[in-house]
Amino acid sequence: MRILADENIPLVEAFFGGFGEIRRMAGRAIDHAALEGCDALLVRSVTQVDRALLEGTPVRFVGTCTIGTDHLDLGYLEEAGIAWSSAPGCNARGVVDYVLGSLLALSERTGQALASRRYGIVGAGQVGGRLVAVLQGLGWNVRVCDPPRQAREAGDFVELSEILTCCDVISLHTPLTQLGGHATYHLLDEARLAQLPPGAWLINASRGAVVDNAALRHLLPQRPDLCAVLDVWEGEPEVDPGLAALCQLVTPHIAGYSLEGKLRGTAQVYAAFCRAQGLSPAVSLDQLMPAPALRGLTFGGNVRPDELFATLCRAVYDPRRDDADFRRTLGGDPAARRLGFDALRRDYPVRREITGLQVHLEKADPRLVAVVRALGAGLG
Ligand SMILES: NC(=O)C1=CN([C@@H]2O[C@H](COP(=O)(O)OP(=O)(O)OC[C@H]3O[C@@H](n4cnc5c(N)ncnc54)[C@H](O)[C@@H]3O)[C@@H](O)[C@H]2O)C=CC1
Ligand SMILES: O=C(O)C(=O)[C@H](O)COP(=O)(O)O
Repeated sequence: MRILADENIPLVEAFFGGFGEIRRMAGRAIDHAALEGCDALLVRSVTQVDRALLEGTPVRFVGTCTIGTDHLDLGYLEEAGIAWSSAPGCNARGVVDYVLGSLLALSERTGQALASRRYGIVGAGQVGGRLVAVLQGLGWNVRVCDPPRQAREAGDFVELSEILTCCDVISLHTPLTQLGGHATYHLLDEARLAQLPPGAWLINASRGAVVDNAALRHLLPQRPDLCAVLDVWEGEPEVDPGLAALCQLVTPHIAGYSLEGKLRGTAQVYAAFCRAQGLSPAVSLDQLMPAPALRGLTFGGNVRPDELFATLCRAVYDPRRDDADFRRTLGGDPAARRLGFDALRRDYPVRREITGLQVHLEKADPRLVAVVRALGAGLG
């Protein structure tokens, strides 16, 4: 068997090596010719997988080691009888950690206390659902908008218009969809962006085109009260440097880039590949996941809950580092910017998840215990 894999998918050799020959390529360079003689294709979000890529090739399995599937033409894959898999939820926690780190940075810059803000989460699946659980666990005011879920299940959901008019922090966690009653392409268009309340913070770590980037660029100079955090961009790796300059935090689509998230992505696609082959998985992620460098933190009884929250979040991740690295790439010409975007993602430093931390509290103050539990860290 021959497998072609994006060069940025970790542990492909460890998981798939037993199946045959593995060839690696840059994801954006994978084309029809590269798939000659290939039985399986493993991609990330940068490879468009459609009829033009696959028709006439021997590929029978496509795995994307990502949550998002907007780069896959699922209709074509089904029609062609090609088995496929994504990696649902694999890096959801990484995105949550990214949002928490962004909130901390904005809180410091604006002087707004996080506990007094009203949060609106748009899309409450693997990412948004985990984020809602953390924010509610912290006792913060959270509203949730998820019309597809609202149509299927009972729950406390609100309309997008309520989020846009009543929340101080709006965080987007929908897939990018073009069709249907709940399509998210330009979900935040010019008219909806104009509804954002004074001093609102807008975070987009879903897909770039969920927000109309041109409309946001037009709006921000007129609304200096707004704070925008963008991890994803319409047309990436092309990024509008003018829009980036108007945002508080900008990053090159790395919100979900925790080490755990990436390795889980490979492991989940491996499990799906084994199912498609009718085989039992022989390799386990537990054997391959490295121990984190930082495992535990001890806090005295005099730590404040907000201090504990900030210290735990920042112990694993501070998006201001990624923001600074990214801004340094935005001064060049478009070709240099595209290379910079991809280089930052390819060479991304190891980042671990908050849930891997063990916290020791010298005094089991219930307010402190609640923070640790909300963040999902271990208490020891
Ligand atoms: N920036 C990054 O690094 C990452 C970005 N993502 C993006 O985040 C998206 C969400 O990820 P998950 O939560 O894991 O997906 P999910 O499929 O578990 O949840 C998405 C939720 O959005 C809801 N939704 C769909 N249309 C909606 C609409 N019009 N309004 C409000 N809610 C709507 C769905 O009902 C669902 O509950 C992914 O599709 C992907 O594009 C995911 C991982 C990393
Ligand atoms: O999982 C997703 O969906 C994502 O957006 C990924 O975190 C993005 O990673 P790449 O596939 O773009 O490396």
